Amino acid sequence: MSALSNSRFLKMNGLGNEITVLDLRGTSLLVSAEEARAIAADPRSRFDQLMVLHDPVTPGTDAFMRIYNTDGSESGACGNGTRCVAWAMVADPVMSRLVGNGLVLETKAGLLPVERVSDTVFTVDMGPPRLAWNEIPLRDPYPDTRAIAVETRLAEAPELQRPSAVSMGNPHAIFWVKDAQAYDLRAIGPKLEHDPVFPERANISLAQVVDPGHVVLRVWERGAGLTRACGSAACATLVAGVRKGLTDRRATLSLPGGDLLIEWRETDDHVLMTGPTELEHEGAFSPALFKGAA
Ligand SMILES: N[C@H](CCC[C@H](N)C(=O)O)C(=O)O
Repeated sequence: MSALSNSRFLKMNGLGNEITVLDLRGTSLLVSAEEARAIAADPRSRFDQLMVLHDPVTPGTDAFMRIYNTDGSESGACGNGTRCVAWAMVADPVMSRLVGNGLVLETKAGLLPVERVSDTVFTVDMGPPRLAWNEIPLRDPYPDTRAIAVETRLAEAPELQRPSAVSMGNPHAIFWVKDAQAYDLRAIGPKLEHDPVFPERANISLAQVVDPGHVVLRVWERGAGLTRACGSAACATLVAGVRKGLTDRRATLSLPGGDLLIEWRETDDHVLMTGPTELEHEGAFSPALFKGAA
């Protein structure tokens, strides 16, 4: 039987990006890829990302987070999930241990200070973007990652060849398009995600600049597929837009699930993401869920 059987979880979302939060602080348990896939397969705990809280590692932080995709792979960043975790840590009667509205979360990619703006709205300091080819990572040593070249040739979209590449703690490729709705992202996303120029795969964005303060964005997520929103992709897109002279340093990113306000702060190079969270329900993992999962 899995040690996770009967563990309490929160089913949340950030702009429709489906997030399940599991608190393993005070234990030495780790979620395996098989267990993550089993949790994702149950409609009650279904997620785009599973956010797992562990005891803090770096002094001054409030928790360490491990982030799982539906396929069981792990990511270094999840903007929408980070807001959901922040809500849980300040507002959930069982998980909250904090007084005040600010906290610092940590992932394998770095520290994420979070501030509560209102009941359910949070601003996450997503840190500085990583723009060097080997930090993203890309297979080839590009001196300039504002426009790279993918190898995939799409019969249905031959123009999708020269994305911008950015890491926000996880790899993003941003294709600049006239009309983000004009593409079958479910069909082309998996091909671009696995393009050989991305050794760790990539989250794939279609970005349509409406004006310098507004971008329409659709995202195919690495390891999770088509989602209603992706916070780190919104941050990566704003950064790439500024670098290409297409957007202001502060802009609204409209995703299928709603809007995020993103700012790339000039003073310290950090990217700030502001958006909502929603609690859907809580539950406990049924032991039957983990049959066959290690
Ligand atoms: N939904 C998340 C990003 C998930 C990224 C994940 N699919 C990866 O493998 O990097 C967000 O709001 O930032």
